[in-house]
Amino acid sequence: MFQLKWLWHNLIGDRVRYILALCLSVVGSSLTIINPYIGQRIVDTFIAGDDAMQNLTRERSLLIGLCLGMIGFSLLRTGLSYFTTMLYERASQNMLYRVRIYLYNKIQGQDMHYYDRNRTGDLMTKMTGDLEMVRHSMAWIIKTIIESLTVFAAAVVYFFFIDVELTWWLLILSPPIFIVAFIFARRVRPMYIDLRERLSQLNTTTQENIAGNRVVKAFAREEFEVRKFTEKNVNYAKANKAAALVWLDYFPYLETFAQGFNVILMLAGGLFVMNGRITFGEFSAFSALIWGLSNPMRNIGIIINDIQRFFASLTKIMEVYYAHPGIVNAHKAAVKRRYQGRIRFDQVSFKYDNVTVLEDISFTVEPGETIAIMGATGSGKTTLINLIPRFYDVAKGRVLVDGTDVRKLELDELRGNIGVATQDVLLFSDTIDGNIAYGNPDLPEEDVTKFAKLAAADDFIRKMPGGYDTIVGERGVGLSGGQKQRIALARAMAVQPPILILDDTTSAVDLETEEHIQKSLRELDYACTKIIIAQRVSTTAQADRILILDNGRVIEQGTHAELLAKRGYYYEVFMLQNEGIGRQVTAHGQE
Ligand SMILES: Nc1ncnc2c1ncn2[C@@H]1O[C@H](COP(=O)(O)OP(=O)(O)OP(=O)(O)O)[C@@H](O)[C@H]1O
Repeated sequence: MFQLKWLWHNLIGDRVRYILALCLSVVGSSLTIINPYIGQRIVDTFIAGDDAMQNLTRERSLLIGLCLGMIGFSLLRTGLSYFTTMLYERASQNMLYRVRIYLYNKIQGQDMHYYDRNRTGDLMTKMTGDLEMVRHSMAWIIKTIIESLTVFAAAVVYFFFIDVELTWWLLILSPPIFIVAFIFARRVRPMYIDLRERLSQLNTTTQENIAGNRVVKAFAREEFEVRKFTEKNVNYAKANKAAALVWLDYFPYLETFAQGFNVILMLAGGLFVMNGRITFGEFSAFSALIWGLSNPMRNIGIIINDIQRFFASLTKIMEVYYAHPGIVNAHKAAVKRRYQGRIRFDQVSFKYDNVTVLEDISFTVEPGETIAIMGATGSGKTTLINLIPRFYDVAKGRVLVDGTDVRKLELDELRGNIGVATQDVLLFSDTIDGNIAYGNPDLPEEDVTKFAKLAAADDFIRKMPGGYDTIVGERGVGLSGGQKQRIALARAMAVQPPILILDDTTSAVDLETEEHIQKSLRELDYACTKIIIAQRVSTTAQADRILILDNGRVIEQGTHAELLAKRGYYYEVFMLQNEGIGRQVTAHGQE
């Protein structure tokens, strides 16, 4: 089976340990027949046999030896069990550790399409609950199965040695038990797949709620969120109960069959003792070992439940394990070249699934030039800039950097040449210093300060209690929108890339601060091509060229003066922002 092959593959490095654990499980479980055997000897020789009384006096040393043997084997089994459990734990923990790192790298290496399709809560479930379920199965469920089967087999073999007919009478119960267990397994499997899905929904809801707690509070939607969560929680609990209740449908049959072992032993075994076919000692051995037949039958439901969970989790993990990103870093560039920064879009079209978002875009940016992109919301500005670092691949046409199609460049080299400040600013829970130096960890402290100054962030950082060592909360909690934008800008500039992409990075800062930032960008002390998405004419005015996007197409292109002269979209925006185009606001606040 493919899943088992996968497990075997990932046990590499611990295979010997795991196989040893399996072997010791078999040995340890086989030893369970020793004590019943010793018990049988004691009963037949010293308690119920014809010469029992004489033997008690004559063979005292044998009795002591047998008793000590019993104690010795019990200790041996306990010691073996301890050692075996350690081996299972170590092998499964090591495997978990390796697979977790592999999956983490795999998730890191996925392209944007993957993140568009996969929910964070679901990925978190895979990285935590599902992995732990698989580990638990390797360390516990497989162990339980092996031990149950071995005890069952050892008991049956031992019983056959004592009396074949009585053993067959007992085994008559096994086929119906297996049939019931098989029907149960088939019924419960889809329920566990569904259960796993509901757990993922519950985690997704929790994660979204925590991440978006400020929005929830701002809209006073706590009750709604609690209801939403309760609904998912109820769904999960219902699915859990439903799966557990299915077991109850089958449990009476299995328990009855399991009890049947004792009844048959009492009836047939008792009869056989009375007619002298088996001895008291042999009967006591049957009694002492009958649990070896009935317990696996009793546990079969729990084992099947756990196996179904195990396969449901394993399948989810394997989805991540075998997910192949469309955009890959084929081989890491040994020497990372510094690009000149020439960018060309050559008849580029782009689609999200089947929806065309960019169409026939062509323009060129020369090294060192600044190009501004403006357009209505949803016109495709962010999508356009996402094609340069190859966050997505074009549907048609080519994006070229320094004359080479980005699909032919080494991804790590390409991205290493681009500094991006995204529209949705995300800062890590780290110091401000650590956040600014994120893309360039070797950045000297004075340079961190230099870039913070260029991004007009130095003043407010110094006023913070810990200055540059202030820890900002998750996603930059504790900073204003404009402050976060300025740190993100400093972080992008600090890479000193030949291509700098700024997606609406100054939208939340005041005009005076923005003027300072514009000046800094113009005076950067390294050669740099800048692509700036902006809505303010004050930002775009100084650009070498401005592109106006509308519905995924470039509808205007030129300098500030050229576009004003055209009297199109740009002119209208300019008038709106500068003149108010003569709109009158009445005393009631209406136009
Ligand atoms: N990951 C995605 N999957 C599917 N559609 C998307 C995705 N991202 C954006 N879109 C769609 O693509 C279109 C362009 O989005 P884009 O973010 O590029 O616009 P934008 O001009 O940057 O907008 P804004 O100024 O509001 O940031 C929009 O219609 C949007 O709904």
